Amino acid sequence: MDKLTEIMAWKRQEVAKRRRPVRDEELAHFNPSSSHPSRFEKALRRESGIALISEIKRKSPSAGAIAEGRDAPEQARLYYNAGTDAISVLTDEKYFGGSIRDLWNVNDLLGNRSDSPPTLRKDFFVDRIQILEAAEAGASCILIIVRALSNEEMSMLFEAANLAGLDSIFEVHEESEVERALNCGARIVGVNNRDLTRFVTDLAISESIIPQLPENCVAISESGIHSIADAERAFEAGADAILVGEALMKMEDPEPFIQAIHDF
Ligand SMILES: O=P(O)(O)OC[C@@H](O)[C@@H](O)c1c[nH]c2ccccc12
Repeated sequence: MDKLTEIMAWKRQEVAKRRRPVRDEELAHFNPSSSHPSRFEKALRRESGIALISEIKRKSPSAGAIAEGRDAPEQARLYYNAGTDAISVLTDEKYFGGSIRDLWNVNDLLGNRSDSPPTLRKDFFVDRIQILEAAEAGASCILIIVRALSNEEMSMLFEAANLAGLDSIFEVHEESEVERALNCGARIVGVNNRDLTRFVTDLAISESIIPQLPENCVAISESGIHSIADAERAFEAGADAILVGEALMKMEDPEPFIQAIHDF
């Protein structure tokens, strides 16, 4: 069994324990204005240069230990002070060492001000309950991993996120997945440079897929960005934003990197 299949099987079991029918009103409660685009999409649409989503990630199946024991709000404070556009918080416990508590704590620190960076709940979504939890914890965006879900599941998750006023990043790795994402109504597409089944990372994936995305779609290049030169490559490929985890977690001070990206 490949790693993504293993993680999804585990996630379905884990979520099954707290699964319950989630009513539309429970989700809509978080979306009094039904405004679009939401905070997250807005943060990624910079007038010039490229936007940065900085990720809080303690470990991963591909990298092993990255920064175990790191305090999530402490890390968020570093990102915020350095001027990141958005923050991704990994909430999967078993494989990534995160938790939904991290997301609560990070959003408590950031407050819900219009000038603070919005947050993404980074997890393997399979059920509406996870979207309700994301909204409760203050997130502005969720993740829909196209290759791990059926079209019906993607639609179910997207509809629930829309009800709650949350944006959805549709994550793709192959061309055939782009069409499925767009057919579902994707406005934000994250191109994962890492193959989650084999853990091979290649920025050429962004270079081949991003130019194929429609103009009105927000394009994110995700994973394997370790240097300013890598970020420049994603920018040249047409990315509106990049998502960086490991490299930022390993920097003692991420500010010079974050500022250099904003100088593009
Ligand atoms: O640490 P990196 O190589 O900068 O990657 C960040 C992010 O793209 C990666 O964590 C990620 C992309 N898609 C995911 C889906 C689930 C878990 C994690 C991910």
